[in-house]
Amino acid sequence: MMPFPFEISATEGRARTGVLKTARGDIRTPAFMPVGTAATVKAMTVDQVKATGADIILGNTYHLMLRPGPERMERLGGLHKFMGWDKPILTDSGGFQVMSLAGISKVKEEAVTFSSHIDGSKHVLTPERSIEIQADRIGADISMQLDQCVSWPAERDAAQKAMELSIRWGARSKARFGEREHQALFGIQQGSTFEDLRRQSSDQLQEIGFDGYAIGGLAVGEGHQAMCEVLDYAPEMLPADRPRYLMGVGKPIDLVEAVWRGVDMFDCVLPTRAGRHGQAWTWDGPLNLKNARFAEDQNPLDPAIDGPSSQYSKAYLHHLIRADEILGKVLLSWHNIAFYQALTAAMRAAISEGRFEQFRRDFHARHTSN
Ligand SMILES: CCCSCc1cc(N)cc2c(=O)[nH]c(N)nc12
Repeated sequence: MMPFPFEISATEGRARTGVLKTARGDIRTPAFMPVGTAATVKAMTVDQVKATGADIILGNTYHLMLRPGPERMERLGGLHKFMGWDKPILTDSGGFQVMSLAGISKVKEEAVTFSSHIDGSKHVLTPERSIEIQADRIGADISMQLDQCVSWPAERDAAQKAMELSIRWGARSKARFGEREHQALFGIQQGSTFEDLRRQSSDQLQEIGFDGYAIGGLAVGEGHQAMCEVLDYAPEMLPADRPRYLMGVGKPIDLVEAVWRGVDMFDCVLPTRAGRHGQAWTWDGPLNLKNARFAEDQNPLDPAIDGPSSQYSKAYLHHLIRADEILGKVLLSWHNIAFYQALTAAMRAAISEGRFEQFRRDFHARHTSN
């Protein structure tokens, strides 16, 4: 019995819209999941995140296992209580962050060993420990299997070895997770840009059996075109009746093209990270508010985006970013998350009304016009 019913209410071509029903609330898909790396969506309160319409946020096992630590997190009641977020939380398993953030790290069959980027302390992460941290200490509603993601471009041999290791780790993750009524476990497809490896990965993940399936190994430097070429086949290798989550993606145009190809869930640090550095996403494309052209622009950022930033002028936001004021980081993070939620809401509506193909054409015409 799957713990989280996934009800697809409409399709248009390969695009789908629906609801993933979890114990802590419904997730409307296509969904964008703000990243709350270290128990916070940076520069935003949970009420501000909720106000954007986000149904779920992400947490990060790598960061939380280093600080405040899994056992302390459990003693404090778990991540939901700790940060005051009562809706669903998905956590990544930590392997990807070890390879991108940690100090010296080693990947062996049994485990990943690494030194903390914070204080150099030594750590061991096995598939079993990752599941224990995510599901039992943090209390994630959706946990991810431990996997190995190769960088791009990848030699076929390295991609195959990482995909095969990820399958074995997926089986160990599932064995440790077991069957749970109110929590879910997602598997992760690997295989880099090799179609046959992704097919093997998908088939073997389904033999193990997961509550949802992620497309890993993308947004690692391959660029939009190469990513779309993989998405021309990868999503439909995964079960149609379960959620498909594209990890680490992406720019607004990436989300539109991935939804067109059958993806349901997304996460990316871009809206908050770019916001902190002065980039604002709008229906007409990105604006770099550091640019002097905004110094006396009295117009709001994007009146169509509901949120506090639409009450301020571009000139004021330009000033705040140039002055490196905290309020600038807060307002632009909030604006960008609100934009991503408006984008996914618009895609849900377009698919429901059978006009997503036109929406996609209009978005391309308008969004890149800037
Ligand atoms: C909080 C961040 C979640 S997504 C991180 C991420 C991002 C990208 N781009 C790829 C992967 C991947 O292949 N595997 C895993 N576990 N995570 C990935």
